[in-house]
Formats: sequence, C-alpha cells, structure tokens
Amino acid sequence: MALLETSKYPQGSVLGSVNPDLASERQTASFSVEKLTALLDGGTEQTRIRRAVVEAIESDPVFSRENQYFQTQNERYESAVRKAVHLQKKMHEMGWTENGPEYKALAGDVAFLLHRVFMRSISVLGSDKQIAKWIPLATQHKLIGSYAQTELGHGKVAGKTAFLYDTRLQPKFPWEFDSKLSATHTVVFAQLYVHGKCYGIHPFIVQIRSLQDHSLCPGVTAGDIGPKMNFEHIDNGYLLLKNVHIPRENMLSKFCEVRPDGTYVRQGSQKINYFTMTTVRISLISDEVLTPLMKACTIAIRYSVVRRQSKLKPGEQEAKILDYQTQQEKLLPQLAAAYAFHFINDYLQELLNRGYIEIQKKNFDMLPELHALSSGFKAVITQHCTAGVEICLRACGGHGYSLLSGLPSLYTKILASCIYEGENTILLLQAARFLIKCFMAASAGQPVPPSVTYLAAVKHGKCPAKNKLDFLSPDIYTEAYQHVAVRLTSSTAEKLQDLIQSGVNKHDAWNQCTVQLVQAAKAHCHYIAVKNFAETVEKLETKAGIQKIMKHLCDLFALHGIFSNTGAFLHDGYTSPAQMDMVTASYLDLLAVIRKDAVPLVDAFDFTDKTLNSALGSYDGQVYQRLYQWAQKSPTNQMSPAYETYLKPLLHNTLSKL
Ligand SMILES: CCCCCCCCCCCCCCCC(=O)SCCNC(=O)CCNC(=O)[C@H](O)C(C)(C)COP(=O)(O)OP(=O)(O)OC[C@H]1O[C@@H](n2cnc3c(N)ncnc32)[C@H](O)[C@@H]1OP(=O)(O)O
Ligand SMILES: Cc1cc2nc3c(=O)[nH]c(=O)nc-3n(C[C@H](O)[C@H](O)[C@H](O)COP(=O)(O)OP(=O)(O)OC[C@H]3O[C@@H](n4cnc5c(N)ncnc54)[C@H](O)[C@@H]3O)c2cc1C
Repeated sequence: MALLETSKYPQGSVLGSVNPDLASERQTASFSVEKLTALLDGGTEQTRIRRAVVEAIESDPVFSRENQYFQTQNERYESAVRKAVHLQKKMHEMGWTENGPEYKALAGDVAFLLHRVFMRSISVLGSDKQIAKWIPLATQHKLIGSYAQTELGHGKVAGKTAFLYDTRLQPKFPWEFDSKLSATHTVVFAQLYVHGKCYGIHPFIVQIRSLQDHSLCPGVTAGDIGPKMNFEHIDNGYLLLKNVHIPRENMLSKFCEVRPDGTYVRQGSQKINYFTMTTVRISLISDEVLTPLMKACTIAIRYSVVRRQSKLKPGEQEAKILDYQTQQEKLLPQLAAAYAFHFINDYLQELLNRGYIEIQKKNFDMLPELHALSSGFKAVITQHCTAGVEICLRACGGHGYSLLSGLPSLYTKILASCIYEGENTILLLQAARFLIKCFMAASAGQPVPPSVTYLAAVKHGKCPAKNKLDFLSPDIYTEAYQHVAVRLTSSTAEKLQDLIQSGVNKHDAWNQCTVQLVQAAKAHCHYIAVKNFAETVEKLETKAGIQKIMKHLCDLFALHGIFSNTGAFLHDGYTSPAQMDMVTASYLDLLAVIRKDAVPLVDAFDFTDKTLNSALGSYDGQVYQRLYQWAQKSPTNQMSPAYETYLKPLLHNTLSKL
C-alpha cells in the first residue's frame, strides 16, 4: 500500500478544495450534468425530492456512517436496528411513504430489509381483509416480518415444509433475514395439504415470537446462521417449525383459499403464488444492484483521474491512470452498463406495473413473460454488475482493496444478489424454458408475447456493415444481437428435440442442453437490453448534449458485448473476421471519446460523499489525505495486547543478543 504518499499532502491542508486533476475533468463536460441527473431521477422534481430526503437523512447523526468500516457484527446490527427504528419516526415526521426514496438514501444500512418483502407478499398475495389487518400493523412496526422460503436442504421452493389443514406443520430450516433477534412474524412458503391431498406451494403468515416478551412461540426454534461475507447488519436466521398451529385465515388468499369445510378454491394460475419473487426480483435491481455499480464507477473513475502513475511519453509528468487505454477498457464499459441497466430497469418496472394491473383484474396472461424477463434480467444484471464492481475494485490497485475505499463492501454485498432471490443459473434456466416454449409456438405460427416475437423472424442473412462507422449504427448492432439470440435459442431447441426424438428421456435431454440454454437466455436479455438502450436514446431530447453522450454509451455497451463474445457473433458467419476488426476499431475509438466525459458521467449519479463513504471517491478528489485521516480512526492503531504478550518478549530477547 502506498500510504506513504500522504507525505506529499500534509494532513488536512487541502481538504475542502477540489483536487485540480479532478476539477479540470469537470470543465470540459459535453453535456449538462444537472440535466442528466434529472433524466436518471425521472424529472427535476424527483431530483429535488431525492436530494431533500438525502439531506434530511445525512444531517441526522443517528444515520451517520462514520466508523462503519471499523464496527463489529453486533455493532453493525445494533446500529442498523437503531437506524430502522429512527427511520420510522422520521418517516412519520416528514410524511415519507414506504415506497419513497428514503431507503435508497440509506441503502445497505437499515435493518428489517425483509420486513419489506413480508409486506410485499401480503400486499400482492393477500385478500383485501388480510391486507386491512396486517399492513397497518406492519407499517407501524407493531410486528416485524421476515420471509422464510429457502430450506436447509432445498433452495428451490418449499420441498419439505408443509401445512396440513387442521392438522400439523412440518419443520423448516430456511435462510431468512431479520429473524435471529428481530422478526416476530414471517411469511412461510409451504406445501398445502387438505384432507391428505397436496395443492402445491402456498404462502402462510406465521407468528414466531410473542409480541409481549419476544420469546419464541411454541414449536418454533430460531437462531442466527453465523458469520457471512457481508450483511453483518442483518440477522439472517434459521427457523424450525414443528407442530405449529396457525389459523386458516393466515394462508394468503387473494387467489387461493381453503374454506372452513376444507374446500380448496383457486382463481387463475397456481403460479401466482410465486408472484412475490417476481416483484422482488425487479424491485431489488435499482437499489441493491445498480446503485452499487454506480457507486463503484464513481469511486474508481474519480480516483483514476487523481491517481498518477508512470509516464505516457518520456519527459512528461506522470499520467492520470484513466489516460491508459487499458484502464479505460476496464472502467468505461462498466459505466455504459450502469446506464444500459438503468434504462432496462425502467422497462421492467413499467412491464411489472402493467402486468400487476392485469393480475389484479385476475388476468394472468402476462405472468409467463413477466416471470421470464424478471428471472433472466435479475440474473444477467446481478452477474454483470457484480463483475463490474470487482473490476472497479481491482482498477484502483492497492487502495481499492482497503475497506476505506468503500469498494470491498460494495463487492461482498452485491455478490449475494447473484444468489438470493433465486440463484442465477436457476433463473436463467427459467427464462430459457419460456424461450424454448415460445420458439416452438412461434415456429408453429402461434402468437407469442411481445418480447419474443422476434424469435419467429429467423433470418439467415449476413451482417451488412462495410466499415467501422457502420458499427455505430444501432440497427446494425441490434440486428447482430438479435441474430445471435435467435440462433442460440433455435439451435438449442433443435438439439432438445433431436435428443428426445432419439429416445432420450425429456428430463435428461433438458439437462444435456442446459449450458446452451443458459447461453440462449443471456443472449435474449442482452439483445433486449441493447435494443431498449438504442430505443431510449432515440427518444431523448437532443438538447444539452445528453442524447449524444447517451448514444456513445449505448454504442459502447453494444460493442463491448460483441468484442467480449466474438465467438457467438462469428459462429455461423453472420459477422466476418474482417467485420470483427471493424467492431474492435470502433469500440476502441469510443473509449477515447467517452473518457473525456467520464467524470461528468459519474457526477450525474449524484451521490453525496456521505453516501459513497469512500476515501477514494469523494467529490473533491482529496484521496490521499482522506485515506490518511481515516486510517487514524482504526482501532488497530491502539497498542494491541499482542505486544505485551508476544512481541515484547520476542523483541527483548532479540535485543539482548544485539
Ligand atoms: C419488496 C420491496 C422491496 C424490494 C427490495 C427489498 C430489498 C431486498 C434486498 C435483498 C433481499 C434479499 C432477499 C433474499 C430473499 C430470498 O432469497 S427468499 C428466497 C427466494 N428463493 C427463490 O427465489 C427460489 C428460486 N427458485 C425458484 O424460483 C424455483 O426453484 C423455481 C425456479 C421457480 C422452480 O420451482 P418449480 O416449481 O420446481 O419450477 P418448475 O417446475 O421449473 O416450474 C414450474 C412452472 O412455474 C413457472 N414459474 C416458476 N416461477 C414462477 C414465477 N415466479 N412466476 C410465474 N411462473 C413461475 C415456471 O415457468 C413453470 O411454468 P411451466 O413451464 O410449467 O408453464
Ligand atoms: C444474503 C442472503 C440472504 C438470503 N435471505 C433469504 C431469506 O430472507 N429468505 C429465504 O427464504 N432465503 C434467503 N436466502 C436464500 C437464497 O434464496 C438461496 O440461497 C437461493 O435461492 C439459492 O438456493 P440454495 O442456496 O439452496 O442453492 P442451490 O439451489 O443448492 O444451488 C447450489 C448450486 O447448484 C446449482 N443448481 C441447483 N439446482 C439446479 C438445477 N436444477 N439445475 C442446474 N443447477 C442447479 C446452482 O446453480 C448452484 O450453482 C438468502 C441468501 C443469501 C445469500
């Protein structure tokens, strides 16, 4: 680590002024940062509200993140609970609502994360009566909810847990947030049995602790699952239920119900019971996945214009590391991906809103498409963003590895998003299952949902690009992506059919195709993300230079995907090796163009220094003295008992021999 460099900047001498290396980057912005921020927020009024919330939260000492990096697991948990309880008070005072921007401002800091998923389950799967009973209690925190779905030996959906109508409940051992100490209630996903007949998975509200003294209810065993990679502030717990009785009314029954005489009634699709997962998979993208990538890009890009290493040309001063093409190639595609996924998130939210309106009217037609897109994109975005945060961390060298950079905790936290709410491979296979069905239907001339109509249009042409500039045409690259998605889906569907026709059992045949199915699902999502980005750019205003810079980012996102997956594009000759050289040339040209706006592009994310909580990423770029000052706070600077016990005897022993 190069902390000694702080000697160049006497402690505290320049904090408050902006590092000139960073200041100069802002003077040449080709667009209005403020207007881009408003675009990302969804309007100037939203920006104003978000900033007011951030200001109210950050000026309140209870929400301080100072010393966070030096806290123990118990201190983090206690602080997260304190913040969550205080937030409720503050929300009441300020008139903030559950779905407002305050959770974004506090991302990663408050307890009771799963309380929100508990509430979401009741809102989407509960009857009006259940909503009227439980939601006010939950909103006022008269109970604390959690979400119990995963089983110890089973990560899919409730394999062994069962509720037997009017009889007994079997044990469960899930991973669960907020349950060691906090949760009083949980939504359990379990098989429903009525008079010996299994009706599949259903959600049930189960009280696990007394509301009087917080002791565990009869038949309930719960505890903390032990240390984890991150989420120290959340008490993920295990839960065992044995012979637990719950009232019949506790089965969430907007769509399915057991009547007092044991008659089971269902409206529409049984799969609606999975709907909480669909909504949460989309809801978590913004705060849990995109925000960490945007923060990581902000930290790494600001640092990369402050950090100087080696000389680009002999005789010149040391270069900013962002001036190295390899550094640009690490960071700028991550920045482009952050924007691409921001826009696809808008698309998914809009799809979810539309789908939910229909579902409330008991029209379930959009459910399969919603499931496929939410699953596929949850997997693709979490995977991409996790890799992106790691790239940002490594791009900051040794200082990136310090917790004080903010990057390691962003990484260990975002990594969990590849696993929770459905492990990514499982989700990609769910998306692929939908793709194969739709491909078959489209091939038979049947109608398919809008996002997959392109599967019917199998074209066997060639990429028409003649020179590198042609690859800056959205039509050219979107079509290339579409071609790859269709090819991977159609060839895998053919392989599947061939295997089945040759006598292979259909489950074995499916397993023998899963690697290619995963590729097809990824290609499908990548195609939609590129198409959506290009369409969004098309609709942007040309003013304030925003459309131009967004177009560059869209081109970069698309060409980076081709550049990094050349095999998929070359495979059947749709794109030629000469055209791949054109892609490479355009891609590298774009890096140099976007580099000029890299700092304004991350400034537009509009994170405050307190939100970033990074010694490397602050707005003023005073990296070294902040690192030095923050390091002083480390409790490890106190003399350790290890000195008296081990080092002193060792050193004294050495001394006597000198
Ligand atoms: C709330 C607001 C704030 C939000 C922001 C809060 C912050 C939040 C922060 C992070 C918080 C982390 C919180 C972690 C919380 C957990 O991790 S909770 C545990 C989550 N667990 C999972 O997601 C499990 C993942 N696994 C699965 O979903 C199931 O294994 C699978 C993949 C659906 C398979 O189940 P299965 O019944 O064996 O499925 P399978 O036979 O493959 O499919 C059955 C049919 O159901 C359909 N299907 C499956 N799933 C669905 C679905 N969801 N919809 C529709 N149809 C479906 C299939 O398409 C298939 O249809 P057909 O092709 O037969 O027509
Ligand atoms: C931070 C965190 C918080 C969580 N919070 C909660 C919570 O609040 N409530 C809750 O209920 N759960 C929670 N979970 C659990 C989480 O939902 C599960 O871990 C997740 O769904 C994956 O299931 P699993 O762990 O059983 O993995 P497994 O399903 O055992 O997966 C292990 C490996 O096997 C592979 N695999 C499994 N099945 C297949 C298949 N059919 N085909 C191909 N490959 C397969 C997977 O791809 C993976 O590589 C949490 C997890 C984490 C990390």
